Amino acid sequence: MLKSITKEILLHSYLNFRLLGINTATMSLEQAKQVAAYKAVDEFVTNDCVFGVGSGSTVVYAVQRLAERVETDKLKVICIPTSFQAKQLIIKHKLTLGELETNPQIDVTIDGADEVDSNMILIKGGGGCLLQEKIVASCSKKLIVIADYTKDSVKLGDRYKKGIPIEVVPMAYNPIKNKIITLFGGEIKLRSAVAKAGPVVTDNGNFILDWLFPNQSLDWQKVNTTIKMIPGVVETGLFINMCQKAYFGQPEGNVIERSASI
Ligand SMILES: O=C[C@H](O)[C@H](O)[C@H](O)COP(=O)(O)O
Repeated sequence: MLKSITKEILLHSYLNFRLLGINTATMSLEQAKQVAAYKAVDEFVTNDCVFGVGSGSTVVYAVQRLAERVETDKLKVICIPTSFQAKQLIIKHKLTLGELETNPQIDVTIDGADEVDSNMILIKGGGGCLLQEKIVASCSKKLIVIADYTKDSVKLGDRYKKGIPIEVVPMAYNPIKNKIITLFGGEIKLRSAVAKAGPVVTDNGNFILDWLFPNQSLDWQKVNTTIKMIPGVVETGLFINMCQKAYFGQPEGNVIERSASI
């Protein structure tokens, strides 16, 4: 019985891939991102909606799918970006660009994540875009995460080993670093740029600290509030009680869904 259900799921996934033009023989991480992104867009984007566009490599597929749907289904969608990258994607695909000033309420935001734990707590900001992402998510009726299977964790830190990104005002990075270590322990790295000497500078002109937290059983709500109270901290990459649903693309091509119990 179980065998035939599994077989049916695989066949269904295979047929979906063929329809999406995905080669099932070479399912890669990128394709796992793509199936999750396409599914989320197909389920959540409707005509006349205000849509929050997340940041990162998985979101590229969501915008691709959105552009296809806008074209074929003649959908009217206003897109609110969460970063410079997201804005460029919206422009590239000739979608309608909006802003929070004129569209303060967003129907649904689809965004990536660096890790999602079993309580739907997210680590975000691996690409340095956490501040605008959190603002846009906070203005959204729904935040939907799209990710490949490597982001699906039980506890934060199970799979994402780079720590929790924290966006800080540049002049305060060193005292903030010391304060977090005194409060909670662990190790903190000022994120360095790759094609530039010195630190990463965010879309908002700030620095990013990556906090390698000392244990996985911390009270994340408390940690988030405490860190946010340190002067000079702009935002943390901990997204708590914000995400309603996550889609994880699998190596076999199916998509596993997880919903929040809130
Ligand atoms: O700062 C970047 C964002 O939080 C991304 O959404 C997150 O890093 C996931 O990105 P990707 O889809 O590239 O793994």
